[in-house]
Amino acid sequence: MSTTPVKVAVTGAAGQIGYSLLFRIASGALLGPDTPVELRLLEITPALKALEGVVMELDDSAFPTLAGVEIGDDPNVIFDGASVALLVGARPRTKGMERGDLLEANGAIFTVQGKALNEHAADDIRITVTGNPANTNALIAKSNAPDIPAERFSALTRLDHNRALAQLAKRAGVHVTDLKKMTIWGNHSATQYPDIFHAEVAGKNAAELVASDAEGTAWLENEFIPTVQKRGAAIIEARGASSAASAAAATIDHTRDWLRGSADGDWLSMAVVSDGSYGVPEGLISSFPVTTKDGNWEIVQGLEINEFSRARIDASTAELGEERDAVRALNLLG
Ligand SMILES: NC(=O)C1=CN([C@@H]2O[C@H](COP(=O)(O)OP(=O)(O)OC[C@H]3O[C@@H](n4cnc5c(N)ncnc54)[C@H](O)[C@@H]3O)[C@@H](O)[C@H]2O)C=CC1
Ligand SMILES: O=C([O-])CC(=O)C(=O)O
Repeated sequence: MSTTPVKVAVTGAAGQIGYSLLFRIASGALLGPDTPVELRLLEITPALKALEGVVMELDDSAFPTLAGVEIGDDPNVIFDGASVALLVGARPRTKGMERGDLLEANGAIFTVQGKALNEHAADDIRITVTGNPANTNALIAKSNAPDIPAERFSALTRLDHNRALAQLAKRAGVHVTDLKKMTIWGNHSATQYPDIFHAEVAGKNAAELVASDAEGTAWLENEFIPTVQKRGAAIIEARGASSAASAAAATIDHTRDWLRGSADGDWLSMAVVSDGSYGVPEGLISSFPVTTKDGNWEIVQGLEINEFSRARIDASTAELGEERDAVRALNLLG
């Protein structure tokens, strides 16, 4: 085992996702079994007592890879020296709140955290935003961290990607490991577009396979796409609380694959800063098909986008543009 622990900061650490995420990071699921990790956990002041309880449980788990835990309510302290920051903590929408109110409440969190990362994070920092609205929160954090390269910021659409894999595997009667090249485009919201036109089922094109069955095209449009888009709401309806363990698992998958690389012949979905690829306006944090290697990502190039996909990608990126304009009007973009 190497000796210097990697500092991993997690915000919203006493929340539901945190309760699942911290134990997986501490057990080596993020950085592997040979890398000691120091957890640096941020919470709001009233949640620190609950967080102390979680730390007691981390202690009681006696994880061989957990080298230390620091907790606090000051991002300037908690982000100090962090190489990975998982920004999970966010203000959820409550009764009577409009979308604009949510953007403003979270804007206050992500401006402060962007600035603190800019000042205190390690030079090799990689940032994953899970807290909603994830894409626009990542944009706010990035805009308030001018010294951190833009490509170090990302937002989570891996849960959507994994949900899409699960739905397609069920339909095709295969295991998720038989699937490759799934893509989520756009925003982590109900406008996102899960695209199977480039996906493969055991080496065969997924869209062609689906269309070969009489009801396949209707399934794609009326079942698959809306099921993936609305899965978050369906979980809330069934569980009485939003996805937590699956969101934690996806946060690990996303960040682990970013650091350690995507599999040969496959790609991942990550929301990253657009360079204008596929007509997505430059500067938006939008989900794309990406390959990753050694902490870097590249948008997969050269995919043919048919009319069906074009309209859906455009709708989701238009929503991202509206969110950007709303937070710009609130002076949250640095
Ligand atoms: N991108 C994705 O795929 C998904 C995103 N989410 C989002 O993740 C976020 C967290 O979800 P849960 O853990 O279920 O929520 P939760 O409400 O259980 O936990 C959030 C925690 O964040 C903390 N927090 C609030 N402001 C903070 C700040 N300024 N600094 C540090 N901590 C702060 C709260 O005290 C709370 O403990 C929500 O925004 C949720 O909508 C949830 C599922 C999937
Ligand atoms: O829908 C929500 O509020 C939580 C979420 O982002 C998801 O489960 O995808």
